[in-house]
Amino acid sequence: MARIGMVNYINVAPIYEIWKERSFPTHWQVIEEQPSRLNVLLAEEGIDMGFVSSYAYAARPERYQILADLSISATGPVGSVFLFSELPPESLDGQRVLLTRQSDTSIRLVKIILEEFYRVRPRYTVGDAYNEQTKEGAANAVLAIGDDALRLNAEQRYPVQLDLGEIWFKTTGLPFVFSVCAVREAFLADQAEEARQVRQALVDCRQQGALRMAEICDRVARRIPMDCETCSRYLMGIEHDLTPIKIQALERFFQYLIDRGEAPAGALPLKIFR
Ligand SMILES: C=C(O[C@@H]1C=C(C(=O)O)C=C[C@H]1O)C(=O)O
Repeated sequence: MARIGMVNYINVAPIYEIWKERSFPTHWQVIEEQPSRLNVLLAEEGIDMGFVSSYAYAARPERYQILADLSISATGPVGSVFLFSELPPESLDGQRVLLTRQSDTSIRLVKIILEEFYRVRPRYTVGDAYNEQTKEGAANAVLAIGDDALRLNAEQRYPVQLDLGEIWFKTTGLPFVFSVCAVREAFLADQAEEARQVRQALVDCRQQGALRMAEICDRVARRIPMDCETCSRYLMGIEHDLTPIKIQALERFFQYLIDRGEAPAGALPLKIFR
């Protein structure tokens, strides 16, 4: 039995649309959920491996390993992780910023960006990013990820839209790794071969997906909804590898987390499973 977590956004479509066409052992079970839920499932042993927030690994490094050559990442603008704001970021000191409850990585990244890069200290609340504006006393800025962020971006509800992948890249010169594919150490202890096979299957699907991008966009764009061309531009910007520069990028992010007291020192060095 291998229970595999899959993010329920279109950002994994280049892998998952191919996966769904193939036949795999019946004891491989995929669980589709939003990232913060997958993080809880991995921690509570409800899944064995899968895409989780990169923060989830940093928070419990003794319990997981990172599957080699897989991620959800971007080198520059990511297109689906935005701080949507009424005000420029420099003016957010003391203002209310709402953080989506679907994320564990981007909610930490936005704090690094606002507090360390822009030197402002907003007041944070947690909630539903997509429905925030309809509420009374709405926040001045909203962090959204995934399909919600794609929808808010298309609707142009906010005058300022900060792409967190872009700001991170401009400041550090590095890609950003939003999600890693993690596996529980306890699962590896007796089913390492199974984990190896799942990893290889995911990598194979990714390679196939890259060749069939137009068709994949055609299938998933309506879920947002967005037009095929915009979808294609978006999915071409989402990367699913974990090259040495991405490892370096993860290390930089984790060092920020450690320095800010948001992750244990044991988050580094990274443990990569091949
Ligand atoms: C690029 C994205 O990366 C995501 C962001 C995550 C997070 O902030 O915790 C987790 C998984 C990814 O789906 C996105 O959702 O748009």
